Amino acid sequence: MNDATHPEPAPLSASRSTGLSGRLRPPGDKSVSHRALILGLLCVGETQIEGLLEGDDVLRTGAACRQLGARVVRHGEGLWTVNGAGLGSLLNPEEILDFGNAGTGSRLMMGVVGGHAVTARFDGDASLRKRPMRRILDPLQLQGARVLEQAEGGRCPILLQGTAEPLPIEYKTPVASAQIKSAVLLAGLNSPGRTTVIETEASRDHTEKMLLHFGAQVVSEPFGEHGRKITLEGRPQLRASKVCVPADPSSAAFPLAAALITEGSDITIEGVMTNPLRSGLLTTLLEMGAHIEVENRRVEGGEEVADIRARYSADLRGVDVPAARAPSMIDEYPILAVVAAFASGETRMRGLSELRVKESDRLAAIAAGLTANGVDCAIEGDDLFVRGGAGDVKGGGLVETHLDHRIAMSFLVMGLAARQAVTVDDETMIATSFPAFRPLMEKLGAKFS
Ligand SMILES: O=C(O)C1=C[C@@H](OP(=O)(O)O)[C@@H](O)[C@H](O)C1
Ligand SMILES: C=C(OP(=O)(O)O)C(=O)O
Repeated sequence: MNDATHPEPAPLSASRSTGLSGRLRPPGDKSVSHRALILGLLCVGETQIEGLLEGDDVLRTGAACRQLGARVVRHGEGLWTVNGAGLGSLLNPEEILDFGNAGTGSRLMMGVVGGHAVTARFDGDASLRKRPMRRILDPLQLQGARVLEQAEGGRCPILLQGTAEPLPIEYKTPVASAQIKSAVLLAGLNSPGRTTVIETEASRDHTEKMLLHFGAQVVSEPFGEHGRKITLEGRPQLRASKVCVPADPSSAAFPLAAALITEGSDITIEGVMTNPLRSGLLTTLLEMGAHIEVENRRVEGGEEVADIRARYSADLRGVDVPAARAPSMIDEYPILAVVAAFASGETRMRGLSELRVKESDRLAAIAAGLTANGVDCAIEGDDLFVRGGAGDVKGGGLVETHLDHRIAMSFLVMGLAARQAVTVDDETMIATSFPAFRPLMEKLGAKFS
């Protein structure tokens, strides 16, 4: 895929709104959705998925599963079945596996391909082609896969030849990354031995949970102060299972933040996953003095979920966000920076080097967007400092989104509470993770044009 296959960029503006109200359920979690399809591919029999995120990133993982031999069928909104090819029995894909904008889908599937006797070409859009893949290819090569072709610096397009007999390895991830951990574990699934991944900072654990759910043997132990050691027994008898996908906390973050900064708001977001490894934003917002209540905590589909009530919070204050919290709120820094712009005092967000290698260089994109809207901010090393306007943000800026859905949604949320409308240069990428963002926000009372 290249830029020519993207829809024409479509600018969108958000203008000052008041009193957001109502209830909404955000779409299914993106991380869980990718993994449900992939585990479905790897077992024999029918996996049923309820609440699948039908965003472009996930649909591309579904398409790749088909190319590798699964029957993937949509039965209704969010209702899908996967009849898998089975572990060790994947087909050679006839076409390029085009992952569009999706880092997670492409990297996890590299793990799957790396551990099977198939050869696949991975590619994506201009954003995906910039993202570092060496971090995935390095461990896969240790497991026995071969990189036949790659663009400069280990980037897509990549031609990857997997191995029928992945070597059992112990691998320490160089950065806290669930994508690296998951790729190694998924390749290790087809190994005759045991695969161990050590991470010194715990990253989201959806792969481990999903593997357990499908019948694999996975043990996760604490490692050091914040880390984990995960051990997987290879070649398990996977059984097709039912997966209920909880609402995505990374998507919930946008209406949540909008309610906090928009005068007179009171909304409830239903069924949001509250997995502690995804909850750094909630912790931070509560420290900032946000009026948030976490209600009706329960377990759904093996994940903790809750309803989150968020009300306008006139008295938000800046906080110091430690680097150790980064893995649990990694995708939420753009929207946190927007909330910080409305707080009083300075918010310091530390240890954000990984933000530079997301769909865009998010550190630079956030700073540029804040500056374009009159917000005082600075990048120092890997830290971002935002000096808030105590409820008053000028707005009026045009924000460059660089093919990044989270930059687009974050600055549209800013526009709902800034003095002047905020415009993003392209809203089309929002469809990768939250296709119904605009109508759901409009139902709450948000003004877009
Ligand atoms: O495993 C996953 O589902 C994800 C892991 C994170 O990336 P890293 O593994 O690069 O930290 C996150 O940013 C991404 O949106 C989803
Ligand atoms: C980083 C993200 O996704 P991915 O890595 O899957 O492209 C994201 O959704 O914010």
